[in-house]
Amino acid sequence: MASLPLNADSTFDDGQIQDAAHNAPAYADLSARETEQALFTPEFLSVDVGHVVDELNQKGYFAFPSALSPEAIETIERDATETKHKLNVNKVSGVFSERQYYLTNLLAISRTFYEFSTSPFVFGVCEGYLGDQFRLKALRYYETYGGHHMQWHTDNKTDREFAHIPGIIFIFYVSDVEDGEFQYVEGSHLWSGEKAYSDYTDEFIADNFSSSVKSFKMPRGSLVIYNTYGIHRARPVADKNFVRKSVFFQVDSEINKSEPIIVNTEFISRLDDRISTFLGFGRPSNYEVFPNTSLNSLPLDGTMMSVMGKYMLYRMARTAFASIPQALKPTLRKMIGR
Ligand SMILES: O=C(O)CCC(=O)C(=O)O
Ligand SMILES: [Fe+2]
Repeated sequence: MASLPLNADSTFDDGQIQDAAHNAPAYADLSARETEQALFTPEFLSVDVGHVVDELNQKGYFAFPSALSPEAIETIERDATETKHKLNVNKVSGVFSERQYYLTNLLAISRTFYEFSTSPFVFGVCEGYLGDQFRLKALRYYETYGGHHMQWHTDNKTDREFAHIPGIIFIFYVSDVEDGEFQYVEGSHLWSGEKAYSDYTDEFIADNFSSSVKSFKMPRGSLVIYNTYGIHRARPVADKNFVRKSVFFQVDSEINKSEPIIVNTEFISRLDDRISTFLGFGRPSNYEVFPNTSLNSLPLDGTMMSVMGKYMLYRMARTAFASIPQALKPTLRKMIGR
């Protein structure tokens, strides 16, 4: 089975995928195997972890179309968006950062995402690529809307600066991605570390590396894994109505630094050393959560105007009701059916 660098006109060879090497990760127990059968498509279940690691070493990325099952993607999307437009609800919710929506605490609300991120497949790839010790650094469900511009960059940095920390990132698509797709400069993980910065201009990439840029237009459920040293971006889309939904998580070999990881303890049915290190139990988690938002980064679009409008009407009606003489309230309540 090959990792598929998907340029605009690439087509998938199903036969190639079916012929995948049968070297799936070793399962600690049957339930882990059953969990993976629910998480992944049959084609993806036969992916060879050693092959993924080879691809990460050689090209800097591994990609597989439709890796997560439709049911797993549907559940994660539902978990991640339930509170999207609810303000002041006492539940885990996300933030808007201008032309993006982020829900960082996905491990607090999505058992399916917990199972994926701690699956034998994910741990097998992390161990094969990073060695014995690796830690989850950051994670997010995010939606990107048209008009957002992400410049070419690498992700081998701390929350503030460039750093030499080996790491990999998993991204899977929660919507079909025909535009605004992930792009990666093949092989750039081999030389970007020589430079002490992590951002690159569009001109630099266009002038020097246009033939090495791989574009990953793939359907919902597709997975990309990449070396954080590689130069990449999400291709910008101008159309304001465009939406791309994805999940991202970063794992690296520095186990004493991370964003704070908030997990629902209900999901942790087994707590061995590897899971404990991966989730950062008892370890410093001092990175600032990305992105940094405030009420001012919440766009006042049609949906938010409607949410705010209903809220204002409700509060004004309550205030008006409170000022009515007590004796009239029962009659009024009857009239409005409350
Ligand atoms: O969403 C993408 O395609 C890329 C995301 C990315 O590079 C990042 O969040 O650092
Ligand atoms: Fe990135």
